[in-house]
Formats: sequence, C-alpha cells, structure tokens
Amino acid sequence: MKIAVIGTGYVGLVTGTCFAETGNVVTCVDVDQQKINKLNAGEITIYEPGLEKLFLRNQKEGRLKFTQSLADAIVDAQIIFLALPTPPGADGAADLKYILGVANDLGKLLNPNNYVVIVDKSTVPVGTADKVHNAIVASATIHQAGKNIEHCFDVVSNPEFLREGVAVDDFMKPDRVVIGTTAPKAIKVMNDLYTPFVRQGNPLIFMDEKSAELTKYAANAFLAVKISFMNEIAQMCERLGADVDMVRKGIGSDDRIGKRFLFPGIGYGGSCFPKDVQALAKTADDINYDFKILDAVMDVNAMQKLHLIPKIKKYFNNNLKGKHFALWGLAFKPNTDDVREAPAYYMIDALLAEGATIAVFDPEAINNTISVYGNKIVYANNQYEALFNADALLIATEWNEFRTPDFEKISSALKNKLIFDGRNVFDPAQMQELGYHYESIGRKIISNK
Ligand SMILES: NC(=O)c1ccc[n+]([C@@H]2O[C@H](COP(=O)([O-])OP(=O)(O)OC[C@H]3O[C@@H](n4cnc5c(N)ncnc54)[C@H](O)[C@@H]3O)[C@@H](O)[C@H]2O)c1
Ligand SMILES: O=c1ccn([C@@H]2O[C@H](COP(=O)(O)OP(=O)(O)O[C@H]3O[C@H](CO)[C@@H](O)[C@H](O)[C@H]3O)[C@@H](O)[C@H]2O)c(=O)[nH]1
Repeated sequence: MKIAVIGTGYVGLVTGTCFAETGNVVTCVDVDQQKINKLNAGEITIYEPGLEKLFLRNQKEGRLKFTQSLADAIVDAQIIFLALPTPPGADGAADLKYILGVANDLGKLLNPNNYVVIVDKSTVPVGTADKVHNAIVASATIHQAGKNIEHCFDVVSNPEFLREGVAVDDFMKPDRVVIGTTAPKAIKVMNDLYTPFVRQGNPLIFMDEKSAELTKYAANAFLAVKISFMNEIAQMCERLGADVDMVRKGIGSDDRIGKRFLFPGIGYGGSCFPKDVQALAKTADDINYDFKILDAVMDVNAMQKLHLIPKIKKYFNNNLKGKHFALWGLAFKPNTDDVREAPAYYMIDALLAEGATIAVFDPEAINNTISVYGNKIVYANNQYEALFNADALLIATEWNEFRTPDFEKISSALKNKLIFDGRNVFDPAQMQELGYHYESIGRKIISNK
C-alpha cells in the first residue's frame, strides 16, 4: 500500500518505518526542515533500540521517504496517518491545533477521485475523529468548491500503544490493534494493513471512533493508577516496616493483578502519562463528571517525584547548601533519550533550589539535558566520573549499566558511602554487606552508622 505519515516525531518515525518493513511504500512529512534533512541524509533523529537498522534498510530499498511537502506525500496515498503532537493546552486539555491545522490543509489537497483513509494515530480526545472530518469538509468547501470531497475519505481512530525503549517490538508485535471506524471501506483497508502485524494471534479490535479514542486514554490512565497505587503502597511499607518488593511479588503473581507496571519509584514521567491523565481529567470536567481517581493519581505522582528530597534533607540535617550530589539517570525511563517530564528534572530543580550542586550522567540523555540546564549542572562523561567528590549518589533512572556497578569505584570516589535510589536498582542486603547507607523506595533504610 502507499502510505503517508504526517509528523516524524517518535510515533511517526516508528509507524513509518514499521509499515515500510512490512512492504508498504511510506512517505513521512514534517514541517521541521532540519529533521527532514537529517532523515534524508540517513541520520535517525531519536534514540530507539532496533529502529535505526530498519530505518536504514527501508530507506535504502526505497520504501521509506521523507519530505516537507504534504502535497507530494499524499499523492495516490491510500492511507494518511496523523502522528502529530497533542500537547496539553493551558487548561490541561489536549491542544488540537496541529491535528486540525493539517485537517484544514488536507481539505485543500484531497483528490475527490481517490478514496483515502485518514487515521488519527495521535492520542486525541473523544470526538476528534468527527472534528477532523468536519474540518476537512469545511476547508474543501472553501478551497475546492463544487467538488464532492465528503465521499472520498473516512476518518479512523487508531491509537498507538507503543512504549519508548521497546517501540519497535511493541509496534511489530502488538498485544492488540484498536481501530475505531464503522465505515466498511475503511475497515477493509485497515484490516489489510494490519494483518501482517497480528498474525501471531493477537487481535485487531474494531469499534466506533469514540470508543477507540477513549480506549487510549483509559489504558494510559489505568497504568498510571497501577503505578501510583504501588507508590502509595511503598509509602505504607516505609512507615510500617514492610518490603514493597515482597508485596509487589505477592500481589503480582495473581493473574487478575498481573506482574507488570507494579514497580514503585520516583513517579511516572514521559510525554504520555502526565499529559494524558491530565487530558482525561479535563474531559471528565467538561462533562461535569468528577473523576476522583485521576485527581488522586496526579497528586500522588506530584508527591512521588520529590519523594527522595525530604529523605536527603533529613540525612543532611535539613541543610543542602554547598552539598554536591552525583545523579545517575536523566531520561524519564531507560533505553530512551527522552527527557520530557523526567522525574530526574524535578529532583535537579529541588536540589538546586536548596543550594546544592549536581554532576549528572545518563547513557543517552546528556545532550537533551544540556539544552535545558546549560551550565547550572555538571555533565560527566561516564557514571563514575559523576561521583567525584560527591556527598551522595542519587539514582533516577534504572539503566541496566547502573545495576551492577563497581562498588569499589563508587566508594572511593564518593565522600560518604551514601546512596539514595529512586528506582530500587540495588539489593538492600548487598548494600548492608558493603557498608553503605542506602535509602530506596518502600524498603527498609540500610544504615551504616
Ligand atoms: N511518544 C510516544 O511514546 C507515544 C506513544 C503513543 C502515542 N503517542 C502520541 O502520538 C502523538 C505524537 O507523539 P510524538 O511523541 O511522536 O510527538 P513528537 O513531538 O515527537 O513529534 C511530532 C512531530 O510532528 C511534527 N509536526 C508538527 N506540526 C506538523 C505539521 N503541520 N505537519 C507535519 N509535521 C508536523 C513535529 O515537527 C514533530 O516532528 C501524540 O499525540 C502522543 O501523545 C506518543
Ligand atoms: O512499573 C512501572 C512502570 C513504569 N513506570 C514509569 O512510568 C513512566 C512511563 O513508562 P512506560 O509506560 O514504560 O513508557 P512510555 O513510553 O511513556 O509508554 C506509555 O505511554 C505511551 C504513550 O501514550 C503508550 O503508548 C504506552 O503504552 C505507555 O506504556 C516512566 O517514567 C516509568 O519510569 C513506573 O514508575 N513503574
């Protein structure tokens, strides 16, 4: 099939590459000229394990192309994916200006003689498929007066469930594909497109547009609830002397609860959970529904992102002025360079406000961090360099390389054998044996005093 993908950010690039990988011819469009130039030069613009190989192969074999021209990309396309940003507006609602702006452009460009399926891949509020449809028709009425555009397209909601860091696998072998449309022609096109992805038995789930749109928010909000619930259980563990790892294993082995997304830490971050929970809360507000769980989740997460700060302050008798910390991990999760809503940044801001200094290391997210913090913090070339003369090591992201470090090197570089671990990467028993003071999330404090 011939496919156009509008927006070559995280989702657009993965979507375009994976559809090319299954034999389609994909043209990706972006307004960002620099991005398109880089992509055309064979340079991938995001760090995502496994993506570069597919990107280079499909580009070399002519199935994956990049352009700034929407008009060129959609010529003869059977499917147009909208993989555009939906950032939070001032009131927390998803801002649809990018989506509706492109819908307006499509109204000028669609060819009434070619049927095309227009697919919302972005995370969009309930009712957006209708808005996109109406915006295209309204624009065509002005710019293509007299032509019958309304019958040459359908708008489908096909939310994306990929996780950064494992995006290729999530896309190529999805647990399920949700497709919101009741239009028979669109059902056929989407079914043909996705059949190669669901061959291993996972379902294609067809539903109406609004249900599909709500499914995406419900999935993200539910996962945010699960994480926040465990973060609250961790708070209870700390106060009651229980061990959250044991509780996690104990409840996760019940199939009805499941083992995944039960890891407590310093809160959820990223470009999705924070904005999507907030947007669903705003949707509820707009229809006068008091969605209490969502408010609680947002409160818990705001608290959890700073959970280590009072512990650090307590250890240093409430005075962090002049203290120097090593921080391992900046990305909002491992295996990505994405720092959007990274909990590490909330910690950096709080520590700087207390008068502390910080040296940071992250395997992939240093460059993105330099553009945010400039010379306010120090950037180390490796995890051990960050430790030099620090009063304590803090951990904000559970990169694999942090899990089994050289503890000798850590203790000889640090001023004190002191670690505050926001992602529970070390074993408390081992830390006790090595003589560290070690504080983590929902587990007993290991004291070396
Ligand atoms: N990042 C994820 O892991 C993820 C996963 C599932 C769903 N989503 C959703 O997918 C959507 C896109 O997310 P993302 O992380 O890929 O965003 P992003 O910000 O990384 O990328 C969006 C791209 O769209 C481009 N763009 C903006 N206006 C444009 C226009 N008029 N024409 C062409 N390109 C334009 C931008 O330049 C940018 O490259 C959001 O709704 C997000 O919530 C994201
Ligand atoms: O047990 C857990 C699991 C995750 N997290 C945190 O939650 C955040 C989000 O993690 P994850 O869901 O793995 O990453 P994303 O790439 O943001 O993916 C989420 O958001 C995407 C965008 O909507 C969806 O497509 C995915 O299905 C959904 O998992 C990160 O800060 C994690 O550290 C925890 O604290 N504990």
